[in-house]
Amino acid sequence: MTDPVLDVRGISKSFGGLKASDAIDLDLRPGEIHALIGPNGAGKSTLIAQIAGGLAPDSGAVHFAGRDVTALSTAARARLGLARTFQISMLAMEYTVLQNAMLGALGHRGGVFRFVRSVMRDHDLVARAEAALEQVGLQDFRAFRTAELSHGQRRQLEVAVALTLDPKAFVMDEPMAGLGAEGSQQLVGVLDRLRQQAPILLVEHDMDAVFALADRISVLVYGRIIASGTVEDIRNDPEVRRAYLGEEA
Ligand SMILES: Nc1ncnc2c1ncn2[C@@H]1O[C@H](COP(=O)(O)OP(=O)(O)OP(=O)(O)O)[C@@H](O)[C@H]1O
Repeated sequence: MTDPVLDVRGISKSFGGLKASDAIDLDLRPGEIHALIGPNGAGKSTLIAQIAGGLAPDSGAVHFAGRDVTALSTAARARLGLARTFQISMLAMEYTVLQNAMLGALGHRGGVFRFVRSVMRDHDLVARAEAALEQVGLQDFRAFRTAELSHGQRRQLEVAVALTLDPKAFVMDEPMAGLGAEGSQQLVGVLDRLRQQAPILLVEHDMDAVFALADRISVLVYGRIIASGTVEDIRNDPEVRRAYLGEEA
């Protein structure tokens, strides 16, 4: 089997007496979408924060792209190619779609907007940004102000911004949240194609999207992974049905 791009081993994290992560093992392999689901308060955000670097685990390790990154900052992990999207929108609403993608290609966040004019003359950046827009289906919107985009298109643009940095893996935090049926459907299409470029760890409550996209699903309940498997495995797992899908076993 191919080596995982992201490998979480024995991660534990307590807040006082509460075990928010309880010896969690999780990995992400090339080409896949691995969905992480679980009820509110299960510990998804806590786990993602430890993967992205915002929170240090009490024990356990995170390996990314062949390195132990447990002690590295969020920025250092991002530079290694770990792209985290959707928690906070990074888009500049008054700039065009293309300008936002180009700012992503610059590899900077914030504080660079005054350079936009000179950046616009950089052909390599333009090409990179345009390729990313094409990948998410926004090529015809390049000259639109970002504020004019629908909610769903802004999510697609956030993916494009992340793509300009050539990520090795995505960690996505509820990308479908707040989208209507059409927006969700479009984003599902984008993510479906994206997995070939970089695998995605997808935290998502929208089960239609999860079932449509996931190669594997892991179910987190009270800080523990109670089941991990294919869509079919998870749908038919009695413990999952009881603990998460809200059905009688
Ligand atoms: N900084 C903190 N201090 C104390 N308790 C915390 C802290 N962060 C999270 N918790 C607790 O840890 C548990 C897991 O929370 P977490 O936010 O990771 O769950 P979640 O699965 O992301 O939930 P949701 O789906 O609602 O976002 C909860 O009981 C939460 O109250």
